[in-house]
Amino acid sequence: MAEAVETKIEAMGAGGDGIAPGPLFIPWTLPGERVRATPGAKGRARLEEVLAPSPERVAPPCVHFGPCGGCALQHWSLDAYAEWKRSRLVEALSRAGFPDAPVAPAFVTPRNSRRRVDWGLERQADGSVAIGFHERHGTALVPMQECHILRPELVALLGPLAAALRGLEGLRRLGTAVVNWLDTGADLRLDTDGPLTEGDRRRLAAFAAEQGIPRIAWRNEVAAQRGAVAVTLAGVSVAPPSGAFLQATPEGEATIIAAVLAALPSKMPPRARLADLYAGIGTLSFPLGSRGVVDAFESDTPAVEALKRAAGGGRVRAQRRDLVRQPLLPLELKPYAAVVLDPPFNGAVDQVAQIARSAVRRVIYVSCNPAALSRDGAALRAAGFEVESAVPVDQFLWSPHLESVVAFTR
Ligand SMILES: C[S@@+](CC[C@H](N)C(=O)[O-])C[C@H]1O[C@@H](n2cnc3c(N)ncnc32)[C@H](O)[C@@H]1O
Repeated sequence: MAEAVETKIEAMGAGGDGIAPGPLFIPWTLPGERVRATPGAKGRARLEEVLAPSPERVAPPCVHFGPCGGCALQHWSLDAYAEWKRSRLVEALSRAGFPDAPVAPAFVTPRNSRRRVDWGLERQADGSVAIGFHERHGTALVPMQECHILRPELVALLGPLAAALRGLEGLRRLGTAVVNWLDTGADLRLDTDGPLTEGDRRRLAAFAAEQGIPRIAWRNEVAAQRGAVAVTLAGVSVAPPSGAFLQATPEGEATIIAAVLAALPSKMPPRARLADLYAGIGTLSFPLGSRGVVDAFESDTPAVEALKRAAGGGRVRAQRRDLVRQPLLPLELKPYAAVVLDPPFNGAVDQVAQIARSAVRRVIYVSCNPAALSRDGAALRAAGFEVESAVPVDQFLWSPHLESVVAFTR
């Protein structure tokens, strides 16, 4: 093990660790701080002591801050943190060739607003089940007792869920629990390292009844169902598949929708055609339906089916399509007044290549990864697009993640 060194943090890294010369990545530090740290593997260092704290340092509110991988930046004042999030979008667009892009202030999601959680489950030596997030740069589970980012209803579920899982034979050692908080309450999807027994199904049904949970799924099967599930998207009630992608917070979702709608052409005939690519269950398709006729494309069959059922033959039409294998081609893109795309983490390299070759003049890109946005933005830049507006959306409070809505026009 190397000796501890004294060093100065020069910048905040994209992963939420302070960067000292070397480079050394040191967690729980802030730009400008003098610290003592012990260098380890892969350029990471263990923080030993903050010698000269930044004036922007604040007391983290959560007892788990540090070991828990859910948050990296609770120790930073919210204003400085929000400015750093904004600067990440400025840098991403600058790398794409737009150094002067008009980037709005970051929207920061409030505490206790996250409605979707993906917990790890781990059976302990005494048979109890620990529930929590994994540590930041490792695999160990940090059992959760409190959480300042999740909705209180999700935190309140921890104790009862742990008690119910204790008797679950299908959970031998490890599993996961994804919970979406819907209009109808918790929607729980379990995955475990063993199969469910008949007794497990009875236990889950009893837990659903006791907690008023309408549906519990195990992998892709419904394990217990007591009633309908529903979430309202732009006034439309959708019955999502279990574990469906939802924007992480209602406030973040509202900000993304407002930015997408604001980026549409100001004058559009009411039957203008709009494309919503990577549509999920229609979070953006239904709001877009108020401005035009929407073709929604998505590869996940249960999500497409849910979207189709909710759309009911109105102004939103959904199609299953894998946009990596089969991106929309220039001829197919031709009718659209605007193309909205909200791809997964890796971005949309193949689809953007087709957009670049098409006659499309307006692209509204919703991104959850500044690096992918940078790469895809550079392809749009090469095809003559400029950035008309850019809104950073911090849906994952105190994490290094950043979402954004960027309008490209040519
Ligand atoms: C970031 S989510 C956005 C969903 C939706 N726009 C929303 O706001 O809720 C990305 C979506 O892309 C879908 N997806 C992933 N790979 C895809 C592919 N190759 N082709 C089409 N859709 C894909 C996922 O299933 C997911 O629904």
